[in-house]
Amino acid sequence: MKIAVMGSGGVGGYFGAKLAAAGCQVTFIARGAHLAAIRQNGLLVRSPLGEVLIEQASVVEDPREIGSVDLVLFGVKLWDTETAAEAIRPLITGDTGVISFQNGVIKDDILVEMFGPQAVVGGVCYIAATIAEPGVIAHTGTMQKLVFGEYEGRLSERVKRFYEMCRQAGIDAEISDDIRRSIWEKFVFLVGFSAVTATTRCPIGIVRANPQARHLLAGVMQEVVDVGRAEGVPLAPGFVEDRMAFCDQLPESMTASMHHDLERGNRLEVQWLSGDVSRRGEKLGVPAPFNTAVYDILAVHAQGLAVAKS
Ligand SMILES: NC(=O)C1=CN([C@@H]2O[C@H](COP(=O)(O)OP(=O)(O)OC[C@H]3O[C@@H](n4cnc5c(N)ncnc54)[C@H](OP(=O)(O)O)[C@@H]3O)[C@@H](O)[C@H]2O)C=CC1
Ligand SMILES: CC(C)(CO)C(=O)C(=O)O
Repeated sequence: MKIAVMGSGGVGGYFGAKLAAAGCQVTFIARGAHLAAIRQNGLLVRSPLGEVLIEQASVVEDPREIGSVDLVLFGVKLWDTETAAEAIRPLITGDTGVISFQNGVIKDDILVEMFGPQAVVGGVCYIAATIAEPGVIAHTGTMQKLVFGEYEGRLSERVKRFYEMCRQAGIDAEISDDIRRSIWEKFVFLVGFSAVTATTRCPIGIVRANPQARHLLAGVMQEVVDVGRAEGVPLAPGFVEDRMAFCDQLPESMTASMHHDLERGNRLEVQWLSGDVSRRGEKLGVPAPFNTAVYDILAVHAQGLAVAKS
């Protein structure tokens, strides 16, 4: 199976390296200092599960050098979605599948619009990983899970083959027969988790121990559930309580990637997280005041420190 990884950062770099180490034919697409470092030293993953070094990793800046592939793993930040998707167009022919492991629920709408529904396989991931320095991915904790599946629920050959490869690579993988619901399930947790850790600038341990912050977390997640259900996503009864219990067993020091981005002065994905919930709620007549407030609070930081200070 020929795989291209568009966006070789925390997500793409980690999972791409695991697959490459297991013998899959993986080509990374990268840019800037990260590209130069991978070219020079290979791609290194530091993880509590063991270090992985892909020496002489196959890496390109221009996807046209790759030719057509069986699968594109798509892992750029949400603000780069359209330009990165345009860049992978030459890789997509016939039965090529594109799986985005980005956060948010809008990503696949964009990819379907660009490549058609037959190209897009739904996906969602659970991991905490980041580019620690050019050429180096740092994985925190041991969670590293991919969930994916065809939108119509069919068990396709490409999904089966990718699942087998993930298993060989030691990736915790699951095929979903309702990938839209799986994506929304993560969205409920992630929007809540990123909203509270970013607005309070505190890790989950402090948030969940404080009654007011806890109330905020549950309120944000409840609104996501309400909006999802109004869109026809069958989120289970008691899903917020279930996610609160999930948050209660996370490592105390864990925070969301959006909190890391805020601390580093990077751009934020809030527009596609709480911002998206707020907009969808308004359209559907579903109140989402917590998410609207989170979106408004973080708005001054959304374009990164350089813009916030100017
Ligand atoms: N990190 C995590 O633990 C998790 C992240 N996610 C989600 O996954 C997505 C990706 O996040 P993450 O992996 O952290 O992001 P990163 O910023 O770590 O990695 C994205 C990489 O893609 C590169 N890139 C963007 N556009 C292009 C392009 N056109 N050509 C080549 N390279 C490109 C970026 O380069 P540059 O730096 O130059 O912009 C960067 O190196 C996000 O939606 C995030 O919310 C989901 C679960 C966990
Ligand atoms: C919560 C987590 C780490 C789970 O994958 C995540 O997706 C993020 O912070 O962006």
